[in-house]
Amino acid sequence: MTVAQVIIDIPAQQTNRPFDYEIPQELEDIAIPGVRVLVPFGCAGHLRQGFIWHTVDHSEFSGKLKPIAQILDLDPVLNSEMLSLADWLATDTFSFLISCLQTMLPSALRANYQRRFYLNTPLATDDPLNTLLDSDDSGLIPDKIEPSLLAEIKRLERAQQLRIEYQISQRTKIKQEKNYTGILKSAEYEQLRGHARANAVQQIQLLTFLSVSPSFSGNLHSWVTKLPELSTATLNNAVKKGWLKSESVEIYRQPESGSVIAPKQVLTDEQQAAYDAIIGAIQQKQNQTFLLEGVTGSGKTEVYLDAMAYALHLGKTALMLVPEISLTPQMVERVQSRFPGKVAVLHSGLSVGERYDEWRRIERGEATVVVGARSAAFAPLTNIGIMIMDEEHEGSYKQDDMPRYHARDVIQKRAETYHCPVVLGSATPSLESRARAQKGRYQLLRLTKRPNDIQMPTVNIVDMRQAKKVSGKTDLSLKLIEEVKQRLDKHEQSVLLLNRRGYANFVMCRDCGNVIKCPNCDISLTLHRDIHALKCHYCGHQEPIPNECPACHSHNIRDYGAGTQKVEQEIQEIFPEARILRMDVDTTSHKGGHQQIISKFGRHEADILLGTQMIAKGLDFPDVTLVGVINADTSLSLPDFRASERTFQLLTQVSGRAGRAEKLGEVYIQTFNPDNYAIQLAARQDYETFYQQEMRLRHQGGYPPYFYTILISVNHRQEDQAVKKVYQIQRWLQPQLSPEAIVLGPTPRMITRVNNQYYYQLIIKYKNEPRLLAALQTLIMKMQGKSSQGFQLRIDREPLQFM
Ligand SMILES: Nc1ncnc2c1ncn2[C@@H]1O[C@H](COP(=O)(O)OP(=O)(O)OP(=O)(O)O)[C@@H](O)[C@H]1O
Ligand SMILES: [Zn+2]
Ligand SMILES: [Zn+2]
Repeated sequence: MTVAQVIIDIPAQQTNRPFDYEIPQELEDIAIPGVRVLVPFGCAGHLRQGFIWHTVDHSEFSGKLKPIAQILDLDPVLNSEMLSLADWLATDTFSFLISCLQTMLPSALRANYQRRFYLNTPLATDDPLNTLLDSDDSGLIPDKIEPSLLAEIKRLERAQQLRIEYQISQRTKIKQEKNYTGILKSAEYEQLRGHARANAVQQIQLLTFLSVSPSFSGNLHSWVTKLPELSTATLNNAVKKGWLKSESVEIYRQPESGSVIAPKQVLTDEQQAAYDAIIGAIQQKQNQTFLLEGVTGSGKTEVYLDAMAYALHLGKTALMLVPEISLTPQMVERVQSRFPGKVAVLHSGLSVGERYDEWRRIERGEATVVVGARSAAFAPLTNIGIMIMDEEHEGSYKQDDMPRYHARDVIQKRAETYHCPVVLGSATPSLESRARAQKGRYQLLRLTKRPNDIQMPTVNIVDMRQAKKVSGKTDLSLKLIEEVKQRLDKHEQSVLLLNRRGYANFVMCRDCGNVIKCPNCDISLTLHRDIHALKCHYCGHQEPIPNECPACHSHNIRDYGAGTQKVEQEIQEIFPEARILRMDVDTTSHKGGHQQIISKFGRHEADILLGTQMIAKGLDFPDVTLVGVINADTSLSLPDFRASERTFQLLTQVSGRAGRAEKLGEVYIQTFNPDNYAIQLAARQDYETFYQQEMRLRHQGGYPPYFYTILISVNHRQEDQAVKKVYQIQRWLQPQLSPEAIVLGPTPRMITRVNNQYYYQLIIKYKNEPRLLAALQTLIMKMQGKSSQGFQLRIDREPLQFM
């Protein structure tokens, strides 16, 4: 007897292990690892979905095994690489195996769907599958199907006599179109043309064309490019007359693509050196990670494209991750025009069906280049030659929900399997990555200039403590407004950033710029309106909201922040004639909203683009000569040790949008903290100095990358229960750690109550704790077994958010 070990589709601790099922004999060929099945589960014996994890010869289970009820896939949806990746991911991120397996699949495969088979060659008359045919060449595979019929389908599939498709729903049915092909000889077409009626103009045109290109083949569109007046009726008529044959072929729901062709550039010396290093690793099959640190506009993308082309040239595939927000049509077109027909794009703007089509094109090897956001790290590519992560410092590469993976870790893990290089690129690398490059774990490649002698923009700091403001407008300095006016006069474009990160979460003095900080930590206190207090989220310190500034005694002390809509109105009042586009969560919430705004701005249909941090990336428009940052300080005062790093990154990225072509770019940064090092160094676009300085502070404060961090959070409906539990965890965990490990907290989470659940947390900072991971696994078992009592535990390794 063969036994399938199945992971059941219930994300819970009790079911987080394989369960044994008997494989019926006829299905031995089909029931293999990576295939989804339905199995009876629990005392009621209800059918549940699951994945076959392993197959073994006999079971340790003493009772009688239940058989697998149904097989859902005729081919595994996850191959052995993906299965072991899931295994690693589950351990690495403290997640349920089933959550990892599900994460790797397009959501279409989680939805309701039907399976159909499509015949490539007609069935033999006595084939049992004839009973399933419901059209000339296809049939539905019922959920409850005789194992013998299933085995027959599989046999014919192996012999390539049929193929199997999943149909997600009515809407995402496989799209078919007709292909028309000439089948007669040139002379025969010529003869037919001689006999055609003189007024059958289209027929005559068709036959004339066929007598020259008798075996032409293509869909309606390709025929029409040859014969512009040709109609479907004429083509179908020609089929009836036996001049052409037609067949139905599947078309993929290709996301829209444009036609701008980006010419391949001649690389600069710096680009060439980076390219040579990377392709050397591809060729030598080295599993090396490169950090490509290149100033904004230095041509990093150009290096990626060339390196991918090299991998393809060796017959391998390539993966490129970009942040969701940078996945603009501009970006996608740039890749598609380099690799026509080979690119699959995976992003959240696709419909379930589109995403599934792209996934299948990759799986079948039809798309050999994949561009996508975070979850594209799981693209079912094989034979990977290179994996790239652009803007590697971006927080969106880390998933917030289980599995809490970082896409960087995933591609590095996959690169081990494929012995291929990973390229992490950024103008402002995360400190973690830059530090690894310093230690030699990554190889550092640098691009210090823009190509073609294009200058970096000049950056000016506007000291808002002294600046003259536009009357009645607290957030706009006269200087910035003057600059915008000049651009309007010259018919150039301006980008204005309203930094909303940490909006209204902290308290600042409007006269001296002082931000209220924790006495014990180098971190600003967070405003909690509900309890009228300021709190530190690292050590738990709490104090009342002050009436006056402790530094200058001014009463002009308030929480800080301004809405995009308000600023838009203000600017519109100042420049009634200006065309303003606003980009924030409100204007981009509908599908494609973000891209519409960007394209509109790109066509110069607006003079000013005002937006939140989402405007900081990916824009590459020649008419943008001014970038204004309305409030640089908001992100600086976040209660997070990465506040300076995020501010530096944001200011550098947004500054990099200016003057990318011939016209020189200028940047104005409005700030209440003009002497702050992150702002100063961002103004000089000096990443290296920022890195050195920030590393010193991290060292002093004992923060990453000098320490690893783990966030443990518990929540419960009753606040006192959550508090009790978090202290209990702390008491239990502390003795298992070495004296070098630091446990911060317990503290309440910034938004302590969500959905009537109270959240409390601990942060562990450590360097080398051999027992920690095992202890946390034990903790999970203890907390999520039968005795969970309404508690939920969350363990987040290397969290990007501590709030
Ligand atoms: N070697 C080159 N010669 C001429 N132009 C180039 C070269 N490399 C890149 N460019 C052009 O310079 C501009 C910036 O390049 P690219 O977008 O690749 O930079 P980047 O470093 O990825 O930018 P960012 O990180 O700021 O988005 C593009 O318009 C690109 O076509
Ligand atoms: Zn003050
Ligand atoms: Zn503190």
